[in-house]
Amino acid sequence: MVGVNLTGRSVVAELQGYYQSQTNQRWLEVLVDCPGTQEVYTYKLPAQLTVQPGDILSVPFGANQVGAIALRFVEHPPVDLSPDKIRAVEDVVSRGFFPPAYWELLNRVAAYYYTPLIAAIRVALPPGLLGRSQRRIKLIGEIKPGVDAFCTPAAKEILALLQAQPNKDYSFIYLQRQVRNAYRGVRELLRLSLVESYLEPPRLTRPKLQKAVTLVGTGLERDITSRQQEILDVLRRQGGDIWLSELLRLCNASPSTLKTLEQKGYVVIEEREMLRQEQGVLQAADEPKTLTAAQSRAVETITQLAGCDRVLLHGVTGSGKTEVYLQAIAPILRQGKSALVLVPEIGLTPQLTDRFRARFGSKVCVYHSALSDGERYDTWRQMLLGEPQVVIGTRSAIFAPLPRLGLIILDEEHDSSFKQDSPIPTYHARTVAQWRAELENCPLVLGSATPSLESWVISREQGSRGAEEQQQTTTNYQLPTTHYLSLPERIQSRPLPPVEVVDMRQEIQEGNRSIFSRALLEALQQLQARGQQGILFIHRRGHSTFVSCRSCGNVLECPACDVSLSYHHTEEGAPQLLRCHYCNYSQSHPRNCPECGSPYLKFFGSGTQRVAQEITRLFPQLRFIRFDSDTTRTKGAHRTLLTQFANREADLLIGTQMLTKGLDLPQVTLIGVVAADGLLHLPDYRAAERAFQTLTQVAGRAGRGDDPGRVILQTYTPDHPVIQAVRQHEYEGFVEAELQQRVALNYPPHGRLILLRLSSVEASAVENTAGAIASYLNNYITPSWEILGPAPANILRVANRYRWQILLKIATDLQPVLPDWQQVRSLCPNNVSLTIDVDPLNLM
Ligand SMILES: Nc1ncnc2c1ncn2[C@@H]1O[C@H](COP(=O)(O)OP(=O)(O)OP(=O)(O)O)[C@@H](O)[C@H]1O
Ligand SMILES: [Zn+2]
Ligand SMILES: [Zn+2]
Repeated sequence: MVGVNLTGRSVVAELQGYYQSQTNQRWLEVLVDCPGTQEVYTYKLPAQLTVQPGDILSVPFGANQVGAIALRFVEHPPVDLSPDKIRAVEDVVSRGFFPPAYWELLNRVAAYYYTPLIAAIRVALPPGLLGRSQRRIKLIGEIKPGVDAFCTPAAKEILALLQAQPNKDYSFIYLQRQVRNAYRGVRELLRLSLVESYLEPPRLTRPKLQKAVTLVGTGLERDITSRQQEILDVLRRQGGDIWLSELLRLCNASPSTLKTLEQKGYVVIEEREMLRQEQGVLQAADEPKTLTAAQSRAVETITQLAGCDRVLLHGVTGSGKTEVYLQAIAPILRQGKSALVLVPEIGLTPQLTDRFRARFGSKVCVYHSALSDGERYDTWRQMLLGEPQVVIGTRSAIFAPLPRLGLIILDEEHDSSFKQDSPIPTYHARTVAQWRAELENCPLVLGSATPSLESWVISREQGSRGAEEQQQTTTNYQLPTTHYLSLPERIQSRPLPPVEVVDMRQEIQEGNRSIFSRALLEALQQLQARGQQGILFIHRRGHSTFVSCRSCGNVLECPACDVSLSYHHTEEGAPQLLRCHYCNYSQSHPRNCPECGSPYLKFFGSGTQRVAQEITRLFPQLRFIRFDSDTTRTKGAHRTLLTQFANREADLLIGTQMLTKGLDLPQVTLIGVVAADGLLHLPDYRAAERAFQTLTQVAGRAGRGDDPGRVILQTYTPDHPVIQAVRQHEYEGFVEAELQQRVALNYPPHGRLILLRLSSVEASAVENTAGAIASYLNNYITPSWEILGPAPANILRVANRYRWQILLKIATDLQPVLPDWQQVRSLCPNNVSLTIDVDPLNLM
């Protein structure tokens, strides 16, 4: 049974005493490294072996010998297995693969998010690290004739095979195919210390090797030609060490010339590992800026943080948060430690990575899921080396295996992409960051112009609570303190841009049926004349959000989902498509209504393509770039488009949410929000908070340079509290009002939620299961929690799967007793899948 408390730390009984010696427990659960197996297997531990959870082992599995990770000791073998059937661990391949704090972190993730530990390990390790590791067998030293005299035929055969092989090395799988009883044969040879057995890194992601040349001469070469001397001089000028291919290119020399120099002993040519890492664009070096008073205070506080204390850095848009991060990290690196910087989506913020590279050069490495497997694997290994470095990455980088972590920073901490909805574990990187900071005893900085309600509440509560009181409430455990730091002004006291709210109902009344208000039309007109740039923000990509028939009212829908199809049309002559934004189904746009045959189909709801078409029609001279997930599919597309815009190759950037984050372009003066309403009326208790954050971030892109900015926000509900708060740049008032509603309804951060998501291709199966689980849960109901549902999801069917959900609301002022998840899972038949989403952000 797992108890949960407000601070987000789980209290997990089983995990305690994990590292205490468990001498009399000789049963070990392990995770085997064998494709397709997910389950945990139990092995016996031979008396002579000492194993710790997290060690990498070799175990017999079927007819093979495979790699495995030790998970935990158990007191009893599984009831359905007779103890003498259980096989023994063979050996420890690598100890301390997961340092204790890191292992504890993975265990906490598994416990808190109710997932098998393997799922937590999978999200932490680069893809394929375990999945494809291969066991290999290698001869040790010279084999004297006759040593195998007393060996079995299998051992003799293996020995002969290995000796015949130039590298004296074969994969175990190959030997098994060639030799009967290979398993026994290898064991025999291992016992005689004639061979060694090792785990080879995954094949696909094997380190990339390249030939390097190193100078070993004394500078007093005699027996060489002038050409050879020339090459040595070039090599010396290069610092005496260079890739072979590079040297050949520089000197225009042939490999044989180099070979001769090697034979004469002037150079050494050897294979060396070349790390495949995302290189980024070379940045001109950059010096620390002179800080403003508020920035100095922030840097000072952060650098003096004790233990795992936290900071909420609340800085308005353009207040220079990045400079604070940079100057807080510099001393960490000087102390020989590393820093971890998490950002919502890396592709969207090439500028941020560039700033870090300009300051810290090659000490910066980037880690996120869009890297190739090879890049991820190499970056991961590079991190393990423990050199002081700065890792910038998206949510999964919270698991970056940095050995000496000195600081963790979450930039734009309010952003919902820090939460993983699927697959399991459904973790939030901010929650995991708090645990990691605690376990590594390093400070944590949460930065945002619009902090999440969660972070706001914690810093406010702690701010109003005296240190003395805090001491009392935490007798045996010191809660980390959260400091609230504010950067209330933009750099150089630039004003925040005024936000003009335009009532679109009024526009229609006065005869303007365009998607642009008169104010926005006028502002766009002036843009080019003044040599300034603007951004148009649209909530949706595509052209129109739905197409319906004017004769019969039929709305064209996705055949696999219960949603309308979006119309996509980029330009004259391009194919006209209908596309589902949920499952990506697409079809060509029909000429006639499929229901009644009428040719009068009408488009509703504007997306980026429609806005772009309108701009072309109204302002043919205005150059624009469309920036949404359709135009940025290819690797590097984000950077290319943003660079073009920064170089003023376009006047206007037309895009979705993607352009709200971290864009810092001084020449942008105009922001147009084409329709704010799409954001406001989503059926989710977080809709208002999210809309406020997005609109504030979008508005914050304007007026960051010398020219003042201007924001035009079009809406049909100008009196909506979110719109009013954005207009007045009023964070605190908005948040406090929002919090009162959350308290009234027991929604986070006041209460906690757990969402059970069920889905199946069979409508009745999922509905029945949801019903069964709900009645099971109802039997458990205690005052501390409440069940909402079962109810069909907002969109019942996506990609042909029917979806139902059950929401558990938990009052956090009590230590709730949660249901037995094992029991809940057992109520799910095979054709119904269940995801337990802890602290869900997306209820739709
Ligand atoms: N102390 C300083 N002196 C001069 N310029 C500064 C200073 N600090 C930051 N800047 C500049 O101010 C601009 C805004 O800073 P930055 O992008 O870090 O803001 P931010 O707080 O991250 O904003 P947002 O939340 O909107 O992304 C940048 O161009 C940055 O180089
Ligand atoms: Zn019709
Ligand atoms: Zn669909």
